[in-house]
Amino acid sequence: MPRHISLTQYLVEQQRQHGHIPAELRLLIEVVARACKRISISVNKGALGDVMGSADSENVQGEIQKKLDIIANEVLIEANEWGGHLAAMASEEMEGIYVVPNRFPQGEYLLLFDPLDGSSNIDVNVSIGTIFSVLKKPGGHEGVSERDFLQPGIQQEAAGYCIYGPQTTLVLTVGDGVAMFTLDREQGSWVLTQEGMRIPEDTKEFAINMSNMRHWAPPVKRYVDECLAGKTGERGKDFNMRWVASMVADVHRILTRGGIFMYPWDQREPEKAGKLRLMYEANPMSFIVEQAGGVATDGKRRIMELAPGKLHERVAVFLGSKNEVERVTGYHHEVA
Ligand SMILES: O=P(O)(O)OC[C@H]1O[C@](O)(COP(=O)(O)O)[C@@H](O)[C@@H]1O
Ligand SMILES: [Mg+2]
Ligand SMILES: [Mg+2]
Repeated sequence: MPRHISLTQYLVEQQRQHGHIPAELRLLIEVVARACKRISISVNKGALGDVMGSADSENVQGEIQKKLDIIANEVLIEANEWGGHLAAMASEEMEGIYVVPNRFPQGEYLLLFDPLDGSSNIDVNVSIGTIFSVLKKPGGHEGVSERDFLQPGIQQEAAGYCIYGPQTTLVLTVGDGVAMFTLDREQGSWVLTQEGMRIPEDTKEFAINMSNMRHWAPPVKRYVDECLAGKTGERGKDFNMRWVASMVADVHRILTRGGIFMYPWDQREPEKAGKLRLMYEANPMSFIVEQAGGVATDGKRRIMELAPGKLHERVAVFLGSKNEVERVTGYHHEVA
């Protein structure tokens, strides 16, 4: 039976028991959670709230922005510049970093986010989410620059995501396991509904966009071919497939019942390492997955150890159930 305590109570408890959550970090997480609550309200309003459809703008990656991409980005910036105890923020929707103006309370943390993940699912009423990652500004100098953000994922102080689905759920790690909170709309509070989440080491379910199959590299093709061969093939068991096309929803399923999620490099844009973004998609999700006993690699290396070269860097992603991620990673090493 989960202990139905609030997010604040949970964080205070963690702070007391383990002493590794400074009060500023706790407040920052609470502000992000509050912003997610506001985004959730906009998501739920749908067509009644003028939040559907595209805006007339493109983001730094050249993608058409949806109205909700912009709304979610603004909500996160506004909430966190006031109460986040931050030095700066970075977002999928902004080319450069956003330095918190000095009329607001200043702090030592850096916040990165994908304000709205799964934008293609907004207008079709399928689960979408917000992903975030917290780093500490390296000491020793005044001011803050983009270079301060370029830290490997192992340096993350906290990471989480919020999924706006049939329930609104916040999943969080501060480096001591993974906890899940469900939004109680009547009370307006986040209630702990699961702690110590664990991803089963084995799985019979994979997630990949199969329409890209002809563009994949041989190790990915080999792995998926073996899954498809089922009982009669090498693996000797039948696999199921799921692909929501919102990373948050696919990762949430894997956290709940196991599975492997793959967004590999492919030949369509060979100069790009992958489609997903290292700093605000892959790193936070890898932190959560590892804290739940899973594994996350780019096909060869642990994602959290990659040294980022730029803010909007892309990366190939294989994450989820340990034995499956290790298998497909092994296939990449065999051809190297
Ligand atoms: O349409 P595709 O290529 O399968 O893309 C799905 C992937 O793209 C993403 O939607 C990218 O996220 P954004 O909506 O934040 O751009 C991932 O969530 C998801 O895994
Ligand atoms: Mg995304
Ligand atoms: Mg996004």
